[in-house]
Amino acid sequence: MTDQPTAKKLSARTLSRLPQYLHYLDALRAAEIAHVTSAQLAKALGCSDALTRKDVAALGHSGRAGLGYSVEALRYTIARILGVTSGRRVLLVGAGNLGTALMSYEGFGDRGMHITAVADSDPAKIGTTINGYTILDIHDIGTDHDMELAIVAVPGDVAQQITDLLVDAGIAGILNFAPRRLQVPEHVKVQTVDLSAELQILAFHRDGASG
Ligand SMILES: NC(=O)c1ccc[n+]([C@@H]2O[C@H](COP(=O)([O-])OP(=O)(O)OC[C@H]3O[C@@H](n4cnc5c(N)ncnc54)[C@H](O)[C@@H]3O)[C@@H](O)[C@H]2O)c1
Repeated sequence: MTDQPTAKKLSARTLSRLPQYLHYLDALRAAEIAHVTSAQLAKALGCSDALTRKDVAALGHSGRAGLGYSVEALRYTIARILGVTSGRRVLLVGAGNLGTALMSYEGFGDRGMHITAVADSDPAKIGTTINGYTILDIHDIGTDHDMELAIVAVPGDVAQQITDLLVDAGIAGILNFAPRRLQVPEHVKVQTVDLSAELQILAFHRDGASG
């Protein structure tokens, strides 16, 4: 390893590929594979060998001839940049259909993410236990918590109101499932998941392929 790259120094495109690299490197590590070549990384990500080499160079790693990159070292660098070396605490807002499914998903832990609290506004749910989580009252979410990230799984018409509350509570990043474009201050990041749009893109490609 050479200098210590930070998320700010990397291009947005390289940064967007890091979770995929980490996922693949985790699988290699689980299979006790010590080295990986740029060609293998490229194949796993579905991009070119040249692009992978550029990404890895930007991460400050160089490969060893005939061996490739150290899986452990590269994985550690990426995990550190993504901030998943010790586990991020995530607040889930909305204990409905989607929220309940997310609560039972065990894969977050493997990626260094932990849903540590779940909040809702429904008096019938507050105080009850769902999938091992005691549902908190959303109105009790103040600044006295150590969560940096939140998942918004509430209806669209209250999503902005919940977002404002989360921003006031000091949440730095929001994964938004509600069908709304959320307004946030510049220091807060939002990632919106829209499964319908993803399906539409797939349908478009399929129509393009058959048309
Ligand atoms: N992005 C996607 O691909 C995708 C897929 C499925 C659902 N969704 C969206 O996710 C959201 C949740 O969907 P769902 O099926 O779980 O809905 P749901 O109605 O089952 O659950 C919504 C939950 O939010 C709670 N809630 C409502 N107002 C609240 C408030 N002010 N504060 C806190 N909690 C509040 C409700 O009590 C309920 O428990 C919706 O906006 C839906 O459109 C998105």
